[in-house]
Amino acid sequence: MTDLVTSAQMRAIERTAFESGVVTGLDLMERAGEGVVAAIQMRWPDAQRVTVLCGPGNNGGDGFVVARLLREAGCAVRVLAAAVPDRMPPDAAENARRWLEAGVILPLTRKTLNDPDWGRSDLYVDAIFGTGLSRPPKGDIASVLLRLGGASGDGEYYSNRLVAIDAPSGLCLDSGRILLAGESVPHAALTVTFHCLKAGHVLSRGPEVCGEVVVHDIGLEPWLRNRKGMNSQEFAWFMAGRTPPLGLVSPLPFERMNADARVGSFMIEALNKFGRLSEETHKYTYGHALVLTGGMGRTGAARLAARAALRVGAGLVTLGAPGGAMLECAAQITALMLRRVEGGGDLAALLGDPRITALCLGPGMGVERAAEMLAVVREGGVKPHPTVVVDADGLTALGPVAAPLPPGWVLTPHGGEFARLFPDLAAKLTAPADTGPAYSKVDATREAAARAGCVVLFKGPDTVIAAPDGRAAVHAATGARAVPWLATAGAGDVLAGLIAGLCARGLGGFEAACAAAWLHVEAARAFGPGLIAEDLPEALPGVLRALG
Ligand SMILES: NC(=O)C1=CN([C@@H]2O[C@H](COP(=O)(O)OP(=O)(O)OC[C@H]3O[C@@H](n4cnc5c(N)ncnc54)[C@H](O)[C@@H]3O)[C@@H](O)[C@H]2O)[C@@H](O)CC1
Ligand SMILES: Nc1ncnc2c1ncn2[C@@H]1O[C@H](COP(=O)(O)OP(=O)(O)O)[C@@H](O)[C@H]1O
Ligand SMILES: [K+]
Repeated sequence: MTDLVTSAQMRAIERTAFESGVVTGLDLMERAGEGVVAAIQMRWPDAQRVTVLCGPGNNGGDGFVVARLLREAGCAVRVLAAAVPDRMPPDAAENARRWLEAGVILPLTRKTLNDPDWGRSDLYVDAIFGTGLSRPPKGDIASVLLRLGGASGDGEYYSNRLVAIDAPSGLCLDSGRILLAGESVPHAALTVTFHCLKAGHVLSRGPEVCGEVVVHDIGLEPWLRNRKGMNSQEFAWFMAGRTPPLGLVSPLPFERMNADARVGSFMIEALNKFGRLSEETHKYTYGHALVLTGGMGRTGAARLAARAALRVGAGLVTLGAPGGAMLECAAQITALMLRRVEGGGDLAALLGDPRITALCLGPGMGVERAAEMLAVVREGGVKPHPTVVVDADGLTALGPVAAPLPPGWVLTPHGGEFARLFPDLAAKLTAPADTGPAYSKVDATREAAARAGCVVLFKGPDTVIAAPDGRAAVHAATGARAVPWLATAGAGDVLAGLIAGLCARGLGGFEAACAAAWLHVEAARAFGPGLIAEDLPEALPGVLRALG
């Protein structure tokens, strides 16, 4: 996993760096501006005319650095600013003054943006708001932002040449939600952020409005590691006291695993488990997953989940089917085992076998059957408890969660299921965002996990995984990893099976859910468009082989 910080955590890192005397705010702002200019020059080497839009805070300060450096590089640069230097924070004010030594500042209004005497620019740099956005922009600034977003029908024109510093203004960097009324919000071609990604870059609308995201190193990492002996997440955690770490499930978790990263250690564990397939082991070493099916004609979802559990390396996978569906299952499966699970008593008896280490409950089961089986694992006092992955009909049977569920459960809701399980949290997530930082999918998933006392994986292109102790991770299937073809019937059943399979092998629920989210998307990427859910388990061996 790689680090993902909130705006407050980023501020805490910067503040501590300043206070320790290792760097000044002006140094950091200069480095930030240099990073933006380098990224611009690499992508638009021929840009001649540039408009820089500066807000009232330090994001605006970065804009003044960019304006000065581009002017020094020979560009014709025009600066529109929301505040006079005296009303800006000290570092931003200093950079505004440096700009004024050989330039002018025009008011940041739609009229000056569209001034026919200047005409069009090759590039527009959005330095209006970054991590400090605290409320929806109003007045002139809102009007400019809506124009950049295409309120006059020219959204594509701007989005092809808009470079955002830290974020397109209006994007809440904690939630990925838009704090700007109206549909026309700025969409950048390129966003340059500093030190590490912020949660808002990968959540909700962040990926859509940021375009390509470049993380520019402003020199804080060596200081954090050498002086503090921590990575950003650990440091932010340490500073904030109670805020547990947030990780981004890395696109290359095994290659980029980081021995010091507490949140990354599960990937090492997972690798070891895959690597330890040796002659001395036998099938029970890798656990036994039980997947419950629905009745006749409704066993496909569970069979998909079971195949995924087997492919991801569970030693044994058994389908538990009612008598009427046994023949259907038997005709379709080979490597899977089959047991009759007619009612709750059959399940209780099966779970008496301590070698069953994971149970997948929900896909295709029907709500009534799922409710009966849930009652067995919920109240039956089954010992030792297998990890229970509850999906689909299992989640519907669960209904609103008001009190903690037994430990060791993993809930895997999509948006609709999440709203049924946690209606108040879903309402907060969909209510208009009128202050920053806005309530985020990470906040909602963390609250859900704390309330349910178990791991919650909240699906979507931005999948969020949270544990009851507050650990959370985002898995982003966006940007270069976008797999819109994964939104296909049955894909969720495969994900539930992957989690059950990894849990059967001994991974903890949080680690299994993170790893499964990654493997699921890698399998979809490996297969490509045209994918149907059946293809996912079959694409897994290639993905696992590539991990070494
Ligand atoms: N010295 C530093 O702390 C560094 C800061 N950096 C830049 O500084 C940015 C953060 O700076 P700030 O904390 O000053 O925050 P911003 O520059 O993002 O904006 C905050 C300012 O805008 C005002 N504001 C917020 N929402 C508003 C709204 N809707 N309408 C009108 N005004 C609004 C706030 O009151 C505040 O004055 C980062 O995004 C990054 O670009 C980088 O230069 C790295 C170094
Ligand atoms: N646009 C998307 N990009 C990437 N993954 C997606 C996208 N839409 C859905 N998914 C993933 O596809 C799966 C769909 O699961 P679910 O909604 O339960 O569907 P089903 O019940 O049909 O299997 C989830 O893992 C979800 O995260
Ligand atoms: K910005």
